[in-house]
Amino acid sequence: MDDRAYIKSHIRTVPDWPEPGVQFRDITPLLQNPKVFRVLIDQFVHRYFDVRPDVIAGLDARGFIIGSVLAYELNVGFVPIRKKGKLPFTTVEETYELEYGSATVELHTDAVKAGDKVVLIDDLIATGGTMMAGKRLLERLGAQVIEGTAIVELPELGGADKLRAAGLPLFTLVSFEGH
Ligand SMILES: O=P(O)(O)OC[C@H]1O[C@H](OP(=O)(O)OP(=O)(O)O)[C@H](O)[C@@H]1O
Ligand SMILES: Nc1ncnc2[nH]cnc12
Repeated sequence: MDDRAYIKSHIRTVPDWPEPGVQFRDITPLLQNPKVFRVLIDQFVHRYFDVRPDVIAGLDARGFIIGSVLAYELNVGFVPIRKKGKLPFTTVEETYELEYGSATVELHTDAVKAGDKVVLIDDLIATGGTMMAGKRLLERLGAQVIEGTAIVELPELGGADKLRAAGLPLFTLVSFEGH
């Protein structure tokens, strides 16, 4: 089995969660297994080692788990983009629609400097709303989002295409048909 198939085989699908019709792609079995977790992180490290981003920005909450490890391995800083109301310092914020509900995310105004090259990371791209909001926040502070990355993309929800059409290069490892 190649690395991507190995990673995919450790993502669990939970039907009708958190609401009927949603096929929830659960990465916890992947994180739980140290061997596959290492294979996963190595994929991102190999992708970004020579790119030398200035910052890794992770999306709340599952983007933090992989984003902080990636930043550590690349020896660059990690900045969290958090759900509204969690960051203590001055912030910029963006509101967006999700596959289930809507949300507002925030970023500290001193999280990046103008001109910083940022890789934006999350576990999964569904409608693309979360990653688009993250991109907008970083760009409002003058940073350049050089690539968005995630373990999973769900092509039928159109988010990955929407992000690419908005000019954001994407790197994902696994794709699932259906919602
Ligand atoms: O492409 P989108 O349609 O925006 O959906 C993807 C987002 O949805 C999930 O997070 P969720 O908001 O459920 O929060 P969590 O990480 O805190 O569980 C997932 O981890 C992504 O962040
Ligand atoms: N189907 C899905 N599985 C896991 N996380 C998600 N976030 C949005 N849609 C999702």
